Amino acid sequence: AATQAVDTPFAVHMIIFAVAAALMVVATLNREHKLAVGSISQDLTGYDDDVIRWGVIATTFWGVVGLLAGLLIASQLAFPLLNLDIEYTSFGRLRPLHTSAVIFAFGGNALIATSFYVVQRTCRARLAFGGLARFVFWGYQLFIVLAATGYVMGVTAAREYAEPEWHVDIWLTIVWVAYLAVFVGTLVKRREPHIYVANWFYLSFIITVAMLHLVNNLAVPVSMFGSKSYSAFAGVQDALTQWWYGHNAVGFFLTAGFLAMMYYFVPKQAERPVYSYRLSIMHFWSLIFLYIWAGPHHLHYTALPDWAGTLGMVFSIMLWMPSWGGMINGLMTLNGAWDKIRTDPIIRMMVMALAFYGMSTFEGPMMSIKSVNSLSHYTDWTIGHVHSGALGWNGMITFACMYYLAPRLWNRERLYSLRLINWHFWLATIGIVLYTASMWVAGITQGLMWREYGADGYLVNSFIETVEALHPMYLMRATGGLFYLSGGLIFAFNIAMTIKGRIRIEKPMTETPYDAAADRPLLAQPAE
Ligand code: HEM
Ligand code: HEM
Ligand SMILES: [Cu+2]
Repeated sequence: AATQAVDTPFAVHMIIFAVAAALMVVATLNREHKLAVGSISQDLTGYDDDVIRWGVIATTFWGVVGLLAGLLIASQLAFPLLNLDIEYTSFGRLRPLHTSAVIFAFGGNALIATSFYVVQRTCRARLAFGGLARFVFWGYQLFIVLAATGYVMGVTAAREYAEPEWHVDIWLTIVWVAYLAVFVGTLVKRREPHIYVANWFYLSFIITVAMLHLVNNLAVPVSMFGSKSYSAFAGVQDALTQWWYGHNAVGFFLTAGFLAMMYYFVPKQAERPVYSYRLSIMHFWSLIFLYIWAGPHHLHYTALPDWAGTLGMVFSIMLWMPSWGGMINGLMTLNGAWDKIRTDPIIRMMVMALAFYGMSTFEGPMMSIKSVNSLSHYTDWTIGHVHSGALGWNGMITFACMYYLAPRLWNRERLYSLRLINWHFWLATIGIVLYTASMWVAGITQGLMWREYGADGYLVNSFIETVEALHPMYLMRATGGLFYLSGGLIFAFNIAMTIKGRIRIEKPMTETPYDAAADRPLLAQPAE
């Protein structure tokens, strides 16, 4: 295919495919050999955790890459000079690199790794189709590399969060079907009769993403040996398909999958059962039923029929209930263990994640109301909303789960350092506050300036004046990104040291004795 290619990016991609295939042959032969001579030792746990260990490393690695890309594009918006006047480093190409790196590479690897961990533990079964699970992991990394190199070379299907072209989409479809097979296969051979609710969320995430991916990417390639294709839909139908996809990518990739993480890891870390199992089931069915209808809220005030926008708005507002039901279920799991927020930095991170989940799912329904959206749409308010969900909810819960997994997967006594988690927590929190606060101000400034009319009936501000007004806010956002990235680097260091088996000598964070008397000095000490 590389020799027949009609464009260079397609040729590059086919060469990457060929190299990956060659590596896979070598790795497979190597593994067969090791299996034959018996030099591969079984996990002591009886579970198949290789892929999960790789997943933790991949999540950490892509997390740092994605945050770096975020900081870079944030800096480009503040200082356009940083585009360097080179096509490969321009904002337009690096933006999808950022969004895909954080959502699909960082978030996706976290979802795959945790789902394989959780499904084995809750089903008391070894992962089904071990070889296929390894294919899922490496195939998914290949997808990421193909997507990223494609963006930089200017290949795009021009669909947000689904920018890869048709040949990369087909590859992802194959990987995803394998993922479904491993997950469902493990469920089928479970030795535990009940299917724990986290698995329901994971399963809905895998199935719905498959459906979204297939429909949204229906396209006709211009040539079998070229990267360009045209969407099967046209006009407003195309737009609605895109946002049916985009919205439910948020709903099922960034929400349902991460809720699955919450339902397993929060109770585990808190050493408490889920607050209400009944609520978790109501939460599940109402969330998946409502989410799928809300996509049109991305297309208010466009060529979309008004009734469709109203439908999206109504379902968005209803969505507030299951969202907060889920948040409450997670938070209340700490009932009777609230002191852990003070003593356990992992719990503190989880609580922060849930708080931001609650905030972004309050803000979202509000923004879906047409009159609010007429101010917020197209502005940085949307960007602020995105990152309160992404940094606060997805980021924080992922970090917490990785901190939970690392010592267990590498059989370490504990993490390298709990105090560093505390540093990570505060750096990330300050980063989020700077990010979201600056974007609220930027977004509302923008929205108000755009709609300001003078007495003469003309717009008061030219577009460039609204851009100039945002410069201080863009600086603040980039500073927030720097904070968040610094936390991310500390996270990567902590995980790396844990894998190496190091333990930092430090004052303990857990087991802090609770000194009730110290909390009530006036009662404890007799008056003089
Ligand atoms: C260091 C931290 C981060 C920084 C500085 C950052 C910065 C940015 C910037 C500058 C944009 C483009 C905004 C625009 O076009 O006006 C953006 C978009 C985006 N980022 Fe981030 N980001 C960070 C982390 C993350 C994370 C962790 C996620 C997801 C888990 C994420 C998800 C997104 C998404 C989905 C968009 C597209 C938003 C839209 O189109 O409405 N970002 N980011
Ligand atoms: C009840 C839950 C939610 C509702 C109803 C909701 C609603 C909305 C609305 C109305 C917009 C603005 C559309 C526009 O004006 O263009 C939006 C944008 C967005 N939201 Fe949410 N949101 C919710 C939760 C979340 C969460 C938890 C996340 C992330 C983890 C998230 C990620 C995004 C992204 C990435 C966009 C930007 C899409 C784009 O234009 O590129 N949302 N959401
Ligand atoms: Cu949406």
